[in-house]
Parts: sequence; C-alpha cells; structure tokens
Amino acid sequence: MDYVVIIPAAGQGKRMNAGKNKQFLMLEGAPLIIHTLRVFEMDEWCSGIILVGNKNELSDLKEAVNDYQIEKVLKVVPGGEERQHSVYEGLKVVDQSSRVLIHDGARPFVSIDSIHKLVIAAHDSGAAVLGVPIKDTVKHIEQKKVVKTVDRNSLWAVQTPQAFHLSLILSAHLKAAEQGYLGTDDASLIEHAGSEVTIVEGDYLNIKLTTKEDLLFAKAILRERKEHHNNV
Ligand SMILES: Nc1ccn([C@@H]2O[C@H](COP(=O)(O)OP(=O)(O)OP(=O)(O)O)[C@@H](O)[C@H]2O)c(=O)n1
Ligand SMILES: C[C@](O)(CO)[C@H](O)COP(=O)(O)O
Repeated sequence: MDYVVIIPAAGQGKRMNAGKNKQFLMLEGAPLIIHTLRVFEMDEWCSGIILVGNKNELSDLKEAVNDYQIEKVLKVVPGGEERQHSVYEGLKVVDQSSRVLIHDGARPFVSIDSIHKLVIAAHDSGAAVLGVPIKDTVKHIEQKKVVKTVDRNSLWAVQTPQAFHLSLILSAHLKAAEQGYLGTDDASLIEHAGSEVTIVEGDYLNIKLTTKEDLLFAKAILRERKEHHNNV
C-alpha cells in the first residue's frame, strides 16, 4: 500500500497574519512544515515526499528539510498562484507510484491510522478524502440575513490527505485547467470530472492552521502529546 505524498506549502499565510509564510512558524522547536513532514517520514507506507514551496523559499525549505533530517523528500518544486496550481506542479514530478496522497503543509496533526484508512479506501475507489461531521449549525446567509438553515446531517468538514490513483487525479487537474475550473480541494476536481469520491472519517485533531487562533489549539495539542509521551 505504498504511496507518494505531495505537500503543498507554497501559500502566503495571509489569514495567519504572521508577516511570513505560516509554514515557517516555530512550534515546539520546529517549523510548522517540519511537524507535517515528520508524519510522513514516520509512516512506513510513505515511499516519498514531493514538497511544493514558494519559488523564493525553496532554499529555506531545503535547509529545513536537511536540518531536521527529513530523508523521504524526493523533490522540492516551486508552486503556483493558487493551491490547485501548486498541487499540479507536484503531480507533474511524481513518477514512481500509482497512488498519490495530497496533504496540506498546514495540517501537522493527521494520524498515521487515518492515513492508512484513507489509502485502503482509495485503493478500492480510486479517490478518497478524510473528513469529519460538522458540529455547528450552518446557515445560508445573504446580506447579513439568514436565508435558511442547512440540514447538517449530510455536511462534513473535508480535510487532507486526499488519496487518488495518479492517473485519475492527473486527468482531473488537466481537465480543470483546460476549463478554467478552480476548486478549493483536489477531490472537487474529481467530482467536476464526474467521478466518485469516497469519504473516510478522520478525527477533529487534524486541523488546518489558518488563523492565529489555530496556533492556540496547535500548542495545546503538542503540549498534550509531550505530556503523554513523558508519562508513557
Ligand atoms: N498558492 C498556494 C496556496 C496554498 N498552498 C498550500 O495549500 C495549503 C492550504 O492552503 P491555506 O491553508 O489556505 O494556506 P495559505 O494559502 O498559505 O493561507 P492564506 O489563504 O491565509 O494565505 C497550505 O499548506 C498552503 O501552503 C500552496 O501550496 N500554494
Ligand atoms: C484542501 C482543504 O484543506 C480541504 O479542507 C481546504 O480546502 C484548503 O482550503 P484553503 O483555503 O486553501 O486553506
């Protein structure tokens, strides 16, 4: 069940408002991106990592990968204007695996157990995503007025990794590029191309560090893990 993982880390972290790409924010002694890379470094099913970064941050990324001894990184390539473009730049250099995972550099807390459940699901269906049922009530709002309350029983918060047969995701990206279709995740390109996507229930700890509040949760998760490790 080997796979190659593409890690898009070429964003600007605007919503984090940290004055730099959030991937380089230090958490418990290591940059955010290193926490994410370490998960795949530890996963025996991961045969390689394709890291996608800002063209002016490639040397910083390579230096961090070297300093923190992330040995599975196969290539570090420049990303594009949108997340979708960055992922495509990574897909273009994957040459050894029929199965590819795509995982946000901004999600450092995915569990290896969730990854393995996802890989198994994608082996059968060709396309699978991690997600969790939403916990809040969702309302359709227009001009600050509630239009309607959406039935949340069928609503999930979809995460990454997302797992695909390489040929399927490549053709979906190509079709989206040809049609000028822009999705906020890779599975939406598969859906746009008319193929099915399976969902696998992950866990609520697999948060995407997007705004400063998320850093509070991240530090709490890391502190809890440290305490648990010390007590084992
Ligand atoms: N052009 C882009 C945009 C985003 N990403 C990556 O896609 C992941 C999810 O994107 P997001 O959380 O939105 O990160 P940013 O785009 O950096 O954040 P913002 O939208 O606040 O600028 C991140 O790991 C980010 O680095 C990327 O590789 N290339
Ligand atoms: C891919 C993703 O993490 C799935 O929830 C999300 O769509 C990324 O959105 P962003 O605005 O690029 O962070």
